Amino acid sequence: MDDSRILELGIRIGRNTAKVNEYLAANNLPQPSFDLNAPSQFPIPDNETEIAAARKAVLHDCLELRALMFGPREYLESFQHNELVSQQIIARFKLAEAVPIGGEVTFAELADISGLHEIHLRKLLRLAIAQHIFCEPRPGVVAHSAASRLIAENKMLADWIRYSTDDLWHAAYHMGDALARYPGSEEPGETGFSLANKTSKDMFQFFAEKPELSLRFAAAMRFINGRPGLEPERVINGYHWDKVGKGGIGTVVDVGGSHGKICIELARRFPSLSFIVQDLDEQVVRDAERQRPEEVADRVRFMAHDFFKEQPVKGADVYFFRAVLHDWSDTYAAKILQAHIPALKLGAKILISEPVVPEPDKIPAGDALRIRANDLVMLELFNGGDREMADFKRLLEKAHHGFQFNGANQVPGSNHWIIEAEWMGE
Ligand SMILES: C[S@@+](CC[C@H](N)C(=O)[O-])C[C@H]1O[C@@H](n2cnc3c(N)ncnc32)[C@H](O)[C@@H]1O
Repeated sequence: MDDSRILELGIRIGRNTAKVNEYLAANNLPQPSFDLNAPSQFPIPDNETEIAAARKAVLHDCLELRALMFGPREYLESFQHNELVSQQIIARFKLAEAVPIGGEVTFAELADISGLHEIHLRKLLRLAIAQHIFCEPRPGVVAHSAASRLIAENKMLADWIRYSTDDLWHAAYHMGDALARYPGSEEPGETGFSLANKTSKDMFQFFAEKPELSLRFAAAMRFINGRPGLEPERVINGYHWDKVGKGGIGTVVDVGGSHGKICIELARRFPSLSFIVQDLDEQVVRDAERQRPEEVADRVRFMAHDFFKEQPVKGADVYFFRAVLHDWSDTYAAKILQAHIPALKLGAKILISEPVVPEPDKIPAGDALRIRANDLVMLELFNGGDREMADFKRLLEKAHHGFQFNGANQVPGSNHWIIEAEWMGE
């Protein structure tokens, strides 16, 4: 009995759940729920690290306990290939927007609005309801849960779901074919994504010709930048931006910066820094420019630029790459860095902000699933992937011996790191 893992997990889950519960009660915070008006995010502030750790432990331990309670055979059978299909249909047929917040519709009415056959709609929504997305207060009647309400009210989240259940899902499905057809390929046009879309272009080039898809991707990126751990605030606190440039005056180029959210927040905080946000797609760049707050308009500029071509902004203090290099295999990531060399002054900094994969024996057990699954996204899409720290050092050396690795810090509360390299000259 003493060495029972399931008992150990059960006791720990109970203890940590009690900790979280006491915190909620002591702070008059609502109980977790999927009811219509429940908070959309678990209400633990950043500085409550102990409570946040207790919550994380519950989530991890529940997964392990569940797997052990299944046993190997039922565990394998418990994976459902249909798990995402309800979200795909909800996003594609805009079902969340079609249900009034706080009101009700019948399956028949929703079928009329969406153009789906009533019987199909009912099957799909009942799967969603079993996943806490929508509820069925009386048989045949649909209403919002907190989760479906979020999809209705947060367009960026809806765009993320559409991207994830459409583009990512198709790319993942075709990855096996791509690996068989192009073994060991580093080419961004020889992937699950390219086979799924019958193209030899990389995803971004492909999207650039389809404005609806590229704007949707940019919205999905905006959404990701609001996820816990990835908010602009983390990057601001994760680097000594006050030391950028001379006498506090400096220029930062956000390469592949899309929406420019990080630079907008940095500009608010550091009035003597100027920013240039670059991205491939003219549409995305202009859309981001339109959404730029007026108060930073003179210090945050947007520019269309292909980062495989020579960097046109010469002599900046920092070239910032956030969630960019992990998209690309070493061959292409090195090309991106090399395209910057003609623009670099001595001492210019290359900042890379993205996940660093811990060495296999250092990955916390509860994080392995997320880390490994995220890594595969870039393989499915571009033949890229997340790197370990040694891989970053190798990449910098491969790009040019003039890039000196200065060190790296994990951004507090985030899986992103900020890696600093410095240009030491040819
Ligand atoms: C994963 S997103 C990251 C966006 C942003 N840095 C962030 O953290 O949210 C990668 C970005 O690289 C841009 N990109 C891809 N290929 C590019 C190219 N050849 N030149 C410039 N930008 C490119 C994409 O449009 C996209 O905005």
